[in-house]
Amino acid sequence: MESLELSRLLFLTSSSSSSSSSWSSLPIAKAMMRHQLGFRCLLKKATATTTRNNANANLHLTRSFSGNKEGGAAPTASHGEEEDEDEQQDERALFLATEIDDFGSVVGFNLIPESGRISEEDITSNEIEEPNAEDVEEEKDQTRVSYTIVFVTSEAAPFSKTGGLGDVCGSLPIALAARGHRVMVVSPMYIHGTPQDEKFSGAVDMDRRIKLFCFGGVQEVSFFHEFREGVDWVFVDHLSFHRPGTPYGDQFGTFGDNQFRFTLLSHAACEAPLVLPLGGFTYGDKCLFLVNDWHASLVPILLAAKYRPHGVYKDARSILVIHNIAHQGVEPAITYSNLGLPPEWYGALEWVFPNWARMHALDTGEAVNFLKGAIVTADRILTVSKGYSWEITTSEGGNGLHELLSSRKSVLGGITNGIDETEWNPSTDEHIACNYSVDNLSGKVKCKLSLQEELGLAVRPDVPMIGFIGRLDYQKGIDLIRMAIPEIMENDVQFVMLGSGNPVYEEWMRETESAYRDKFRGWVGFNVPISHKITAGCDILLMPSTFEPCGLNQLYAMRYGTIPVVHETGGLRDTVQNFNPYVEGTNGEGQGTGWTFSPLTKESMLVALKYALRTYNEHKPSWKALMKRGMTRDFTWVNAATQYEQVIEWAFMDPPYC
Ligand SMILES: Nc1ncnc2c1ncn2[C@@H]1O[C@H](COP(=O)(O)OP(=O)(O)O[C@H]2O[C@H](CO)[C@@H](O)[C@H](O)[C@H]2O)[C@@H](O)[C@H]1O
Repeated sequence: MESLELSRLLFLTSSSSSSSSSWSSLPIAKAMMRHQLGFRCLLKKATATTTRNNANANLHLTRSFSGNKEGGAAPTASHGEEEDEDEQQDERALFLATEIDDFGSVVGFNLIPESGRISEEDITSNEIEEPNAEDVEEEKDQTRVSYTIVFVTSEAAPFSKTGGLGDVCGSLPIALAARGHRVMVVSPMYIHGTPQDEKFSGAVDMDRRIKLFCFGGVQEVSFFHEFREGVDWVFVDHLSFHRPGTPYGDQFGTFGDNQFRFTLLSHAACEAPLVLPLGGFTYGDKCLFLVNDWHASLVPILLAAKYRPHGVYKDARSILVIHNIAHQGVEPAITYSNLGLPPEWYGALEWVFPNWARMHALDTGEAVNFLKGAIVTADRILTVSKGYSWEITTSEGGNGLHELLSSRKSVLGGITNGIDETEWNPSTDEHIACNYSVDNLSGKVKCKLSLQEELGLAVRPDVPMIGFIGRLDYQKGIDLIRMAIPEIMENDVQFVMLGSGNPVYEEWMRETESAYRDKFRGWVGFNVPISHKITAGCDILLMPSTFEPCGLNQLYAMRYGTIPVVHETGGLRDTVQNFNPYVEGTNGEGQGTGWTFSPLTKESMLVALKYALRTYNEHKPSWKALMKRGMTRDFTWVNAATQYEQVIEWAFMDPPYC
């Protein structure tokens, strides 16, 4: 374990120069540090009504941190006593203003208003504030703390992508790097034997082979590296990542050794910051691991069980980001011994299925659950929208993990994904027939005509065109579309679906195309250029997802002036505002960016579609206003990155969770 030894030295060096661990246990000191580090977001904005109490508290903070050097002139003898009294009061105020979780850790801090009353808003400081654009701009001018961040993910676009996880892990790291952080993304180097492999051609072999101890033997992995857009993209190379198919499976189904492959990824990701001299220097062990979904979920457990007992990664923190709780990485309990974890940590991953979920009378239901392991060990937990972060604490949305997640509510939050506005921009998009923008929408209809032509449908600018893009999976609500298709086809519409996944749904798409040759097209496959063409060419994007942690296609659609019709769930509810034509003062243009429906039934979906079609056909000005409102919504990653920074700051305020 040479890397462990090496990093121990690194740790000793870094810890000797930092005293944070010794004082970070003091609540007030931590609250002050948060202030010192520029945690403006946690402090109420000073207003004209700022009280003397607040002013004193601020003064107090400045003095305590900066000593007498700057901005902290020593109190003069003339009002020394009065100041002392004030300071005591301020200190009490700070104690009261400090929000402490069940474990005694500071999770929030707010200056108390003059009245001494703490409002409801004040005490829910775990809520991540959505910054407004002005604040983000203003903050650029201020000095920010920069972090060392290591993303661990099974996919990162453009190198690998099967869905939204790839999009997020391809964009968020760049947004964080642009804000001054040192960012590395660790993901597998998938070689499928297709032209897609070219995507890794810019990555160079770092000539660093390391040995990992798991699955009853020694596994050797190597690392490839590419520095692009301010981010260190690190690819873990191992033979098990070289095979035809997708990152997770092929035409025969999911790969049987995924637990092995992603265990390797997690082990390798823990070593990467210690052993890879990227740009001449290793990342070191004071970093923030941002682990995505179950594939990377071993990382927080490895930090606690394998590294910290040896003094490594004592100053590291981890944040689990749940993109989809339906996939948890559950395998038979017997596989625990393969994971390279000490036996005494079994409890962290232990998972027992309820009786009804067991296969037969002798089935004890015992399993290991990777995602559960991260939920009980990560320092913070995030999901990709606020709505979904609440849903997963309910028995309906938690897929069996709701109680555990509820028990960690104080560190659970949601940050809505952004979109890559370089890739998804109708005014520059190279995949679409004609570029357009909110100021000149004329190109959109040309995109529609070109799409109709390409699909062999009647070329008609007036007919409303409905689109669907997504994995063909239960999650995406394909069953609802299947049930509703005869009724939808009774309208004068065209409908195009792009997706791949469940062969049953793929077959249904082919059959539906044969049945409605003049109106319906089902494109089976994964094709990014076509997804852009559909997003630009359609008028309506249908997303009847049964659940949706965030959803990206509705965001892309709005950016392209395509109106989303969505099931009111998770991130869809958070991002699509239901159209209301009756709002006063809007000149009949109404308010909202699409249609949301609930409950999840064929009938309510058809009602929402009916409203959308009627508005398209009969109320052109309202439709245009809907398009423009969607196109001007701010879905940039800057907003999300700012909120991630806030959570990272919080993670470092507390000692490691375990
Ligand atoms: N056949 C196809 N051809 C081309 N492109 C295709 C495609 N099928 C899907 N895509 C693309 O894959 C991405 C899918 O992203 P989503 O967020 O909608 O779903 P997904 O369920 O994969 O992600 C999970 O993670 C993301 C990220 O956090 C969450 O937004 C989401 O709710 C959660 O379920 C989009 O970029 C889409 O265009």
